[in-house]
Amino acid sequence: MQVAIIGTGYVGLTTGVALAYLGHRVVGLDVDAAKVNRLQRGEIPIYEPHLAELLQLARKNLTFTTDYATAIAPAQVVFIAVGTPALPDGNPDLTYVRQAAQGVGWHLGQNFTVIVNKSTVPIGSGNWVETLIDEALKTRAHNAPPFAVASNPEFLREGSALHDTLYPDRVVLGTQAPQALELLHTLYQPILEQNFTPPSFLPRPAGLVAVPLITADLASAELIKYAANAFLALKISFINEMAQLAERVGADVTQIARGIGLDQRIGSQFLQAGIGWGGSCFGKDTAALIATARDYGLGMGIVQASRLVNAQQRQWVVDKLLQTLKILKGRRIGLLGLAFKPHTDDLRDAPALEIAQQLVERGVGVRVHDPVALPRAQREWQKLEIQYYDNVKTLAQDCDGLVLVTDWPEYRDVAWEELAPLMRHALLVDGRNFLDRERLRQAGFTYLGLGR
Ligand SMILES: NC(=O)C1=CN([C@@H]2O[C@H](COP(=O)(O)OP(=O)(O)OC[C@H]3O[C@@H](n4cnc5c(N)ncnc54)[C@H](O)[C@@H]3O)[C@@H](O)[C@H]2O)C=CC1
Ligand SMILES: O=C(O)[C@H]1O[C@H](OP(=O)(O)OP(=O)(O)OC[C@H]2O[C@@H](n3ccc(=O)[nH]c3=O)[C@H](O)[C@@H]2O)[C@H](O)[C@@H](O)[C@@H]1O
Repeated sequence: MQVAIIGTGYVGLTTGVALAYLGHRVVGLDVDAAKVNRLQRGEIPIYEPHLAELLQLARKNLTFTTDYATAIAPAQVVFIAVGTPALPDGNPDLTYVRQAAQGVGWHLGQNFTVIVNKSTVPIGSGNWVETLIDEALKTRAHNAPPFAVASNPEFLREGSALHDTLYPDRVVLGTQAPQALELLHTLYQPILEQNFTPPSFLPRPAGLVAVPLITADLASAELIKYAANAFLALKISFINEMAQLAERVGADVTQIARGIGLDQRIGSQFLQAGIGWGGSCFGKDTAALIATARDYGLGMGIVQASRLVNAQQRQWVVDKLLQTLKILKGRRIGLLGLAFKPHTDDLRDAPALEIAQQLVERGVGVRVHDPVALPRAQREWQKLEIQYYDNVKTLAQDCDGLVLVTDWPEYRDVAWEELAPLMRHALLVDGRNFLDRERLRQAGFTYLGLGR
């Protein structure tokens, strides 16, 4: 099938590369000319495992452009995958979705096209997207072509984006137009039926034979996305609240997580207590859900509480440093990990930034390390007075403490025994309860977890 994807960010690029690998002809469309130039040269502008390799395999089916006419006119399916960042009042900024919808309306071809909203947008957005396309079509000279708008929320996680796209837990399609449903069913058939040959570097999970398809009305599909993110966010906040109590009563939250997670009704994922969630979506989407509910007179107390707990977790790390070192001014602290989670260089709402800002404000000399996100941090955090290190050992020299902020697997392999003697205070705050506590203690560290 002929597919256009508007927006070549984390979601658009991953979707485009995956669909091209599955045999569809895909055009990636973006207003960022520099990004499109790099993609045309086969370069990936973000760090996402296996994306470059899959792009190479899919290249014959994949082109990139900044030109709406080239991408939209021949497409049978058009995805809108542009950003929807949060506004100060919690509502998402829908400017880019509006621009994309208008661009679609001005350039639709004459055959039936389904426009699929993959951006995370408030409930009811499918309807105004349809109106915008209709209005743009009216400005054109010839007869308006037939089209339908559908919602297809995205559930991929950064760091495992391609895995999540090729092997999703479910596909959700929100539309009541049979022709749209038929086209999208054909588009997703290889994923739904799992009948494609997996790339060698992304093997199919054992036992996966088919992916469930959920068909829903537009509003339900849009709400499914927000409900999923809010639930995941509150699962993390729940275990973080337990961590706060566990610490006070002398219990270990990692044991609590295991003890409740093996109950299949609860499930063991998203129960890793620590400095809480960051990233471009949980904060933005919980705020948007609350803003939408406010319009309907609902308070969303549970979602509100999960945001409150999350904010406290970042502060907890700074409090621990203060309690142990007594004075923070003039200290030297090293942060291990800057990205909001491992296997990405994404710094949007990264807890590391807030922790670094707080420490700098208190007169701490802050040193930072990250396996992949350093160059991006140097570009994006220019105003912050911190020192960047590409070597953990050099960073630790003469430090008063280290904070593990991102649970990159390589931090498990650090030669901690060699680091402790180099530091002024061999103190480690494990913000993800991730490292081997006994090993750190044997290496001479004062190890502090969160809630254990
Ligand atoms: N990042 C993630 O892990 C996930 C994101 N989402 C949602 O997907 C949407 C996109 O998110 P990301 O991919 O992270 O955003 P992003 O910021 O990485 O990429 C958005 C892209 O859209 C382009 N763009 C903006 N306006 C445009 C226009 N009028 N025409 C063409 N291109 C335009 C930008 O230049 C940028 O390259 C958001 O609504 C987000 O909430 C959903 C699931 C996962
Ligand atoms: O809408 C989105 O953008 C996406 O948001 C999340 O994906 P993502 O933010 O990429 O990453 P997650 O793996 O969910 O992690 C989010 C944050 O929660 C933190 N986290 C995660 C799990 C956990 O147990 N504890 C915990 O603190 C991570 O460190 C990270 O900061 C969802 O998991 C995706 O399903 C969704 O598509």
